[in-house]
Amino acid sequence: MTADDPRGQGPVHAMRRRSFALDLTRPLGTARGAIRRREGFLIAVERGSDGDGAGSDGDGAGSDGDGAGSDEDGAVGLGEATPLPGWTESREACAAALDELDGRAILGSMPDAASTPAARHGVSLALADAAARDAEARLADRLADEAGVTATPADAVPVNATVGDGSPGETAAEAKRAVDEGFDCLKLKVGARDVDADVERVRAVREAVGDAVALRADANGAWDRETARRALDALADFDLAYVEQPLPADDLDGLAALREGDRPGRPSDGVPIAADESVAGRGIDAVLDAGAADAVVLKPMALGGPDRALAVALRARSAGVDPVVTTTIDAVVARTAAVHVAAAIPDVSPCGLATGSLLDEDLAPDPCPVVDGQIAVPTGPGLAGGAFEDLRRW
Ligand SMILES: O=C(O)CCC(=O)c1ccccc1C(=O)O
Ligand SMILES: [Mg+2]
Repeated sequence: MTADDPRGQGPVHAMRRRSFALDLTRPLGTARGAIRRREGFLIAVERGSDGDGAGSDGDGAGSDGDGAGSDEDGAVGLGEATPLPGWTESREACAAALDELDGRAILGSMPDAASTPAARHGVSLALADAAARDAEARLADRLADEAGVTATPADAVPVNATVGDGSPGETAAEAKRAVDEGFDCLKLKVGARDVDADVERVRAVREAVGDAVALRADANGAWDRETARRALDALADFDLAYVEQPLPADDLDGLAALREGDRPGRPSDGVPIAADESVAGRGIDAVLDAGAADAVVLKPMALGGPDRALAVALRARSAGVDPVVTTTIDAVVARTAAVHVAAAIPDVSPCGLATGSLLDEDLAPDPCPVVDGQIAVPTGPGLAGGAFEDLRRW
């Protein structure tokens, strides 16, 4: 405990936030409805610097910062809290959780990850970015260090294209466009129409892109057990890498049974199964204990932050389950953070991080665009070196 660390919870950072709203270029059709717009909060933190420390008068760190400050100031860290109801708390609950901090961010007293994961994501990312910048390290290196990963984070991560619901013709055309852009892994949203119609869509895509492209399908929990069994049997012809969340989040036993297919006791005989909503809703331990998945889809925004998402990924990996990192169609700050999370996972599978192009506008130019189905990890320090200067300065 020091003057800067009044309760032994880490330094007090002054925290500011501003809200934003971004439209998608066109709605992303899913089995749980279309995503049209993303609203959230940009967060900036800066270590208190009033001489003898923020702890001296209780709210010193909460007062408005005085601009650039002196040499002893810590770096300004940037975070993003972009709630997606159904996956995280509501925008109102996120705002309330951030308000409760009263202009102060402290590592040891973060918003609750279970009830307000987006708020925790925003604050924990801002603190991690500040710490990484102070250490002149990439965020990926900092996250890996803190999580005890000994392998050096990757310089680039493979990503999948995200293809929403549409007619077979529209879906195949979009898939073909993605492959022409260099993607070799595509994730198709299914479950918004009946199984026969989805099978025709997947058939049309497979015919359009050929056998060398990895295909995933994401049902977002749309099917019951009988429909899911029928869908998996029909989709077995198309060599899918996995079907994501074929059953509702809570049906872990149903997911485990789907993995066993027609040969109980022999998991992974048929189409592999990925869990997404189940991880956010029931937690990684329940998913692993139930034997519910071959892969898990991890959204830092829904799991309470980059640090927590990486911890969940490593836990899955150690249980022999493949982790995949995705966004909740976040703005550029959280998307970039998710790239660092993915980079910190050794030999990560293609991730659902190519979602920037779904947005009609963004908070800043993208420091890590998709090139040839890959995203190069920004070299730092922190999130992306000088890339977000304007966002840190408002
Ligand atoms: O994984 C991807 O390709 C993109 C992310 C994605 O699909 C998604 C985006 C927002 C909300 C839910 C989901 C999902 O994976 O179900
Ligand atoms: Mg999903």
